[in-house]
Amino acid sequence: MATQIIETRDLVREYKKLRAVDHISFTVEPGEAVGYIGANGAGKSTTIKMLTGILRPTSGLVRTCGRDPLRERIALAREIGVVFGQRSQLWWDLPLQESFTILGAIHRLDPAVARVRSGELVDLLEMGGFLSTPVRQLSLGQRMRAEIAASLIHRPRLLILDEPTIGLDVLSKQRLRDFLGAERREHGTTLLLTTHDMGDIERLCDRVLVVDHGRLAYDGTLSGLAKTVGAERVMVVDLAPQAGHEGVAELRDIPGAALVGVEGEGTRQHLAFDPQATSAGAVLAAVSARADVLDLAIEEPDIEDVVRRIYAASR
Ligand SMILES: Nc1ncnc2c1ncn2[C@@H]1O[C@H](COP(=O)(O)OP(=O)(O)OP(=O)(O)O)[C@@H](O)[C@H]1O
Repeated sequence: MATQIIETRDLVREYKKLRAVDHISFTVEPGEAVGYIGANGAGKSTTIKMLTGILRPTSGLVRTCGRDPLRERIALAREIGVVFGQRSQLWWDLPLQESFTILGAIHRLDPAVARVRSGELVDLLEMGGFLSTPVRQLSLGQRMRAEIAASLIHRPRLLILDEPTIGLDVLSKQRLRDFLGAERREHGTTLLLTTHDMGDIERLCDRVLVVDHGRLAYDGTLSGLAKTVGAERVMVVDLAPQAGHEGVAELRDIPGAALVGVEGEGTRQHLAFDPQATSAGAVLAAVSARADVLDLAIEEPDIEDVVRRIYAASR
């Protein structure tokens, strides 16, 4: 239907003998925020390139904003914004502000309208301090904000982001996620993003698509995904050596937790547990009864691991 922002049906792309995208079918409705995830080489970039008209599908159907991305690439460019972490859309040697002005002209925006919009983005993304800095001198975090602003100048209906928070510090990540969430709420912008960071998905997306070896392995909510694979957390505990011993005995029989790693004669141990079945508090209590806990950290499920499990389950 024309109201869908993205539609793919039996989409296939082959590179010589390799089928990088293998009969992928999904739709995205206006205003949705969708995480498109999968291990390295799963086929994410290839899909995005077909959605944006950079690559020709081998077979199948793809529609973005109701358009054929290859045939209507220019018209489509006015309706979508795309941020590829590795590739810049800014003019490297010019002060940042000039990139915004040029992009406004490329999108044939009225100069006054473009000025208002770029001013708004400069405020929201706190870019005032480096507008006159040449792009190549910007820090990674500054440049990522600038790339996102550049992709939103023309108020696209769909924003496609490839690894938007990669390499950013915690605070920059949080700011960017807040901004993208607000952009979606206030303007109804549809988001499609690839990421290896579970936090991006948790904070931004209400739906996740998992691709593995070119096939769609899961389409649903993040909590559903974690349930499907029983995603584990890992508690890492640092323990005081026991009196009269070099180290600490291995914690092999903690209820609801499995010992998955031991370092330094047992002074650091890794315990995996399913948060649906056991609480972190219960695991800690059982560990504390056995040893003196000096420090602890809880590791979130690793997206690559979740994806590997999904694939194993789908075979
Ligand atoms: N131009 C190309 N020629 C040949 N093979 C390619 C080409 N581009 C990608 N591939 C292969 O297609 C498969 C899918 O690649 P793709 O870049 O879509 O994966 P991805 O999920 O985006 O991975 P990453 O997270 O590493 O970016 C991989 O096996 C890759 O090696």
